[in-house]
Amino acid sequence: MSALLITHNLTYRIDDRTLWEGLNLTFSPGDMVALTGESGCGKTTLLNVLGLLEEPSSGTITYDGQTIASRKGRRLMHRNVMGFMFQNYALVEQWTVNRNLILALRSVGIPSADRSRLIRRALRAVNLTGYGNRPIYTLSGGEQQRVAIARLLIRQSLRVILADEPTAALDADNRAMVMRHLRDFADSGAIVIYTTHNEETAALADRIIAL
Ligand SMILES: Nc1ncnc2c1ncn2[C@@H]1O[C@H](COP(=O)(O)OP(=O)(O)OP(=O)(O)O)[C@@H](O)[C@H]1O
Repeated sequence: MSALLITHNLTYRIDDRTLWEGLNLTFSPGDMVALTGESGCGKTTLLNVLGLLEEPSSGTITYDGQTIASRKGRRLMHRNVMGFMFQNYALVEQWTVNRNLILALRSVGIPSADRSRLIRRALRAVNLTGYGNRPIYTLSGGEQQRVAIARLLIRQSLRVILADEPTAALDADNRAMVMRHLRDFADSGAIVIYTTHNEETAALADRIIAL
């Protein structure tokens, strides 16, 4: 499969420190790729740059042959193409699980008639049936991580999934479940890129990029 997401000579510097330089990476539909390296080497920063959330110091990124330079272009990519799983989950703590998921569905224009069905299905898929009315702050870290996966599952158009330490707070069973969902995304043709410190989790990727 030909490459869809490509980095061209990507470099990132903070003050006088170079985190990474001259990265020429290619990602094709169906790729599942792990980013590894010691703490502070710039894995999260690379994920943010690939996700068009941060600008590199130099170099460019193309998606489907296009450089996404405008704010509108980035907004469309974030709305239709890219899904994130951040280390802090980026959930609204005071809101219920359902309300957090409704927000995600509304932001991508899913009609309200379809929302409850999609939410029920996604919560079932991450073993959180019955959690819909619980405020996020009452959930454990691992449960919140699974809500973050459910939020990706309900957005079916995603072509690029960027996940920062997606299994960090999970026990072995839930780690396997989350990685299975990420593999399903890749099997359905998405590019999945995730950071990890865990060697077993890294070994589940098709390719490891060691920074
Ligand atoms: N806005 C910023 N200002 C200053 N330093 C920053 C900024 N963002 C990141 N850094 C530094 O850049 C380095 C890389 O951070 P990053 O979070 O990408 O590393 P990481 O490899 O993901 O680390 P970890 O494995 O610990 O999560 C760190 O030393 C961090 O302190």
